[in-house]
Amino acid sequence: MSEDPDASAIAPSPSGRLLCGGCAPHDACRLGVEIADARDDVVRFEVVCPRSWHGGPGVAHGGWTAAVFDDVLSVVALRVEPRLVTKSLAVSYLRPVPVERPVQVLARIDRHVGRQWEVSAEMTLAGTALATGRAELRTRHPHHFARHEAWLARQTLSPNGSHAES
Ligand SMILES: CCCCCCCCCCCCCCCC(=O)SCCNC(=O)CCNC(=O)[C@H](O)C(C)(C)COP(=O)(O)OP(=O)(O)OC[C@H]1O[C@@H](n2cnc3c(N)ncnc32)[C@H](O)[C@@H]1OP(=O)(O)O
Repeated sequence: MSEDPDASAIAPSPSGRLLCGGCAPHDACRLGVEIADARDDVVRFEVVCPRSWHGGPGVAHGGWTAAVFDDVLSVVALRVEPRLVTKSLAVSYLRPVPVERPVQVLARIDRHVGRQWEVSAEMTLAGTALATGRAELRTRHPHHFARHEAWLARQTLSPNGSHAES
């Protein structure tokens, strides 16, 4: 790879959105997440689950809900620290989330010490909680991606398709 992978950081897209690497070329969040309001350690999001992410009839797949929490919980800290990874993510599914219906998500930084961040969020519809999420984030080490690439390069693919350290 010619570019330094560790130089990568989330920067606003041409339309001013914060987007992950997969969504940046589309200049739109494919999960349906939009920032509505941001102040201090709290960010409010408007989120609409696209029908393509439905699990049961008319309701969101749980993986969509988890991915939304991964995004919003990162965004709330990314405003302070642009180089983060998720260490753990816990989601409580309280009620089904309807597709194609705006829901609100409020995310906040609960604790930040050194490289360690604790963040939480609640997804609501008309004031009723649908799901909650909680994550531990880490500020990336300076060579996080380079270290990963070096580790991956040491893995060899055997004829049966399994990996082994070389
Ligand atoms: C319009 C509005 C739209 C809004 C909406 C858009 C949102 C637009 C923003 C999107 C934002 C998305 C944001 C998603 C954010 C994620 O989802 S990031 C992807 C998921 N997370 C990961 O891949 C992290 C994988 N895990 C790790 O790298 C490591 O476990 C952690 C988390 C760095 C460990 O951190 P730690 O607990 O502080 O421990 P640490 O001492 O650093 O490392 C422990 C051990 O882990 C291993 N390790 C750590 N780092 C590495 C590494 N880089 N390589 C290999 N091994 C490693 C080592 O074995 C290390 O032990 P040592 O060899 O150093 O002794």
